[in-house]
Amino acid sequence: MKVVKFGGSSLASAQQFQKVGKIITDDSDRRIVIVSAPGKRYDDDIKMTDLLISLAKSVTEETYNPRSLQLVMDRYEEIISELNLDKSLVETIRDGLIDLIEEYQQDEDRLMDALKASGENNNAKVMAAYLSSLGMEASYVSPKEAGMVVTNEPGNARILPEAYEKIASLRDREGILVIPGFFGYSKQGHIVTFPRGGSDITGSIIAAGVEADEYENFTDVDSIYSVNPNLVNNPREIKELTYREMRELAYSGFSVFHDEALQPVVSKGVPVCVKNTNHPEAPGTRIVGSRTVNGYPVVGIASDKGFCSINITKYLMNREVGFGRHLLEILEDEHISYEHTPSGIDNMSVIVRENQLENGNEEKILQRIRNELLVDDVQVEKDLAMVMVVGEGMAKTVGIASKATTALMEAGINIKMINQGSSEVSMMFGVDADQVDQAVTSLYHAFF
Ligand SMILES: Nc1ncnc2c1ncn2[C@@H]1O[C@H](COP(=O)(O)OP(=O)(O)O)[C@@H](O)[C@H]1O
Ligand SMILES: N[C@@H](CC(=O)OP(=O)(O)O)C(=O)O
Repeated sequence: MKVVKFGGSSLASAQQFQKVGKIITDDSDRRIVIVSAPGKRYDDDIKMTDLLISLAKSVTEETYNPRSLQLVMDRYEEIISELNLDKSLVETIRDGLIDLIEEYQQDEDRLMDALKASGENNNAKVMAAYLSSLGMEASYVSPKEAGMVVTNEPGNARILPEAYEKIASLRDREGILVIPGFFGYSKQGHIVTFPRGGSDITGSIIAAGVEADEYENFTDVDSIYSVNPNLVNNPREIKELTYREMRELAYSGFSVFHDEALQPVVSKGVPVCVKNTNHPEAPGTRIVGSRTVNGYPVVGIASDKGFCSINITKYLMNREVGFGRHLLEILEDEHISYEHTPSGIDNMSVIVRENQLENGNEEKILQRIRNELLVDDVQVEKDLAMVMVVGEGMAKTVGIASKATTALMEAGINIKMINQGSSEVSMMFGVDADQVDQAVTSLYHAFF
C-alpha cells in the first residue's frame, strides 16, 4: 500500500486534478491520498491558504466584506465546474465557511486555524467527489475520523503518540481514502494546523501509521536537486538521499519537503519518493535509511535567511560552571528556541530566528544577559543567512572544509561563523543575508 500526497501545485486547477486522477488510477497500490489546498496556478497567483489567512484577518480586524470570501469561493467554483462535479458542493463549501466564521469570530487564533485548515478540508471533499465521478470507490475521511490527534497550540500542532493506533486501522478500510493534509484535532476538540507546508507532515504520519510500503510526495519538480533550482540552471538531480541528509537540507531551505515530515517515516522505515505530478514517469528522488555514497561526498547545498546571532563575550567564560545553562535558561524563560550555539574560550554565540526577537523582547533579553551573567559585552548581529553543505560522504573525505572556504573566499564572501555537528553529515556557514545566493552558487560549483 502507498500513501500519496499531492501538494498545492498539483491541485491548483481542474487540469491539475485530472493529472492527479490519472496518477491514482495508474497504480492500485495508491490507496490513501493526502491533499493540500489549491496552490498557485502561475507565479504571482495567491495560494488558497494565503487567501484564507487574509479572510481570517479581515474578520478579526473587522474589515470583513463578502469579497474576501468570494475570492476563496472563486477557486473552488472554477475547479468544481470545470470537473463537471455536482454544483451543490459549492454551496456546501460556502455554508461551511460561513459557519466557521460565525462559530470562531470571537477567538482570533482558533478562527485562523479553522479557516486555514478549511483549504485542505474542502479540497479533500472535491477530490473524493472527483475520484468517485471517475468511477472509483473513493471517500473523504476527516482528520478526526482518521485519528489525527494533535497538541493544542494553534498553528504549531504536533502529533500525539496515541494517534498511531487509530491511524493503523485505516489499512482495513475499503476503497481510496482522501484525507486533508495540514491539520488535526486536539483532545479539546479544536482544529489545529501544522506549520506552513504541513501537508507533508500529515502524509508522513499517515504513511507511518499504516506502515505503508512507500510514501509518494507529488510536487512540481522532477526530483530534489542538489541546489534550489531557482538559484542555479539545470542543477544536478538527486536520485537517492538518506533521511538525515533530507532533514538537514529541508531544515536549511529545501522547501520541497517539510523538515518535520521526516521523523514519522524514519520511525517506521517507510521510504519516501518525491515525484512530479506534471511528469509522473520520471523516477523522482528516493529518501531512505541508508545509501551507497558514490563519487560525490556532498549531496546538496541549502540556505535560509532570517537569522540573527546573539554574540556574548566574557573573560574566563570557560571556567564559569553553568554559564551556558544560565544563558539558555534566559532564552527558555522568554520562549525563544535556538538553532546553533558556536562557542570559543571567552565567547559564545546563540543563533536564533530573527522573528523571535520582534515585539520588543530583544532589549529585555539583552538586559537580562548583562545583569544576570555579568558579561563583558553582548551584541545582536542581524540579517544573517545560514548555508548548509550536506552529505553522508563528508565524514570520510579529507578537505571538505578547505574546498568550501576556498570557494567562498574566491567569491569574496566573508564567513561569519562555521559550525560542524558531531554527525559530520553537514557543515554550516553563517554569512550576510545579501551574499547568500552567491555563497550557495559558488559552493555548488565547487562540489559538483
Ligand atoms: N533543492 C530543491 N529541489 C527541488 N525543488 C526545490 C529545491 N529547493 C526548493 N525547491 C522548490 O520547491 C518547490 C516545490 O515545493 P512546494 O512549492 O512546497 O510544492 P507543493 O506545492 O507540491 O507542496 C519547487 O517548485 C522548487 O521551487
Ligand atoms: N496549504 C498549506 C499546507 C501545505 O502543505 O501546502 P503545500 O503542499 O502547497 O506546500 C500551506 O500553504 O502552507
